[in-house]
Amino acid sequence: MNHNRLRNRSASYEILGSGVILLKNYISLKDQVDIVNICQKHGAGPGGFYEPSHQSGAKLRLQMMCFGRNWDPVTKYKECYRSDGSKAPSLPYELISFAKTSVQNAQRRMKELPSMCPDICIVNFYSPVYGRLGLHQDRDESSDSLRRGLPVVSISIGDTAEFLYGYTRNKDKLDKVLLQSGDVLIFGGKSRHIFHGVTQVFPNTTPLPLLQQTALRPGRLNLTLRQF
Ligand SMILES: O=C(O)CCC(=O)C(=O)O
Ligand SMILES: [Fe+2]
Repeated sequence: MNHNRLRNRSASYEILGSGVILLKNYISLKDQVDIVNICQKHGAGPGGFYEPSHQSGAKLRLQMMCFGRNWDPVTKYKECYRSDGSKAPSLPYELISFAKTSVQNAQRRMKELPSMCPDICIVNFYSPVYGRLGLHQDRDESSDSLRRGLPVVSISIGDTAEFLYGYTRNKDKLDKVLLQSGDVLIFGGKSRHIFHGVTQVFPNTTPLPLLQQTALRPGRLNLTLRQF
């Protein structure tokens, strides 16, 4: 992957709040293909995609896998092994370098964003229409990482999602933004604890060249890289 600057000619950025920046159309097609292939390679093996459940037993409406360190909705980061005995595969260096560079590029537009070196990544796959993720905060990383506001780098690939975010749990007061294939959303600093969720995944919105060059199933792939 070669991603040293905002290289896509049609790339742009949008500041959504202090510490929240959306890099639109940031990921080249080649890098999107590479990321899909990385997820597929590891996703089919031990520690690969599965359907996590809440404490209540209800399934989340997505498939998930982790790199670097296991996270699940019940044990958070506490259990190193999943209930099937598997461990998270190590975080591929391409993803580490991609996330670090994305933050560096974002810092040119947003000085208050802290740097970070990711060591964990949660990968979600959402089916179109059915897939979603309830409103939550990402607050299971180390207290040091959270206190310093080290950013979460969120990569979107495949179908477009409606993403809800803001500083309150009150859904009526939240903002909405569409996350499309190739977008990178970064939230850190003062906004590391924003509430966020995925309300909808729109079917048949994956760019055609991505479908032609990968075996991506219909749906949306999201990777969130974090520093534990
Ligand atoms: O799919 C997304 O855009 C968000 C994922 C997310 O918030 C998470 O995995 O914590
Ligand atoms: Fe999250």
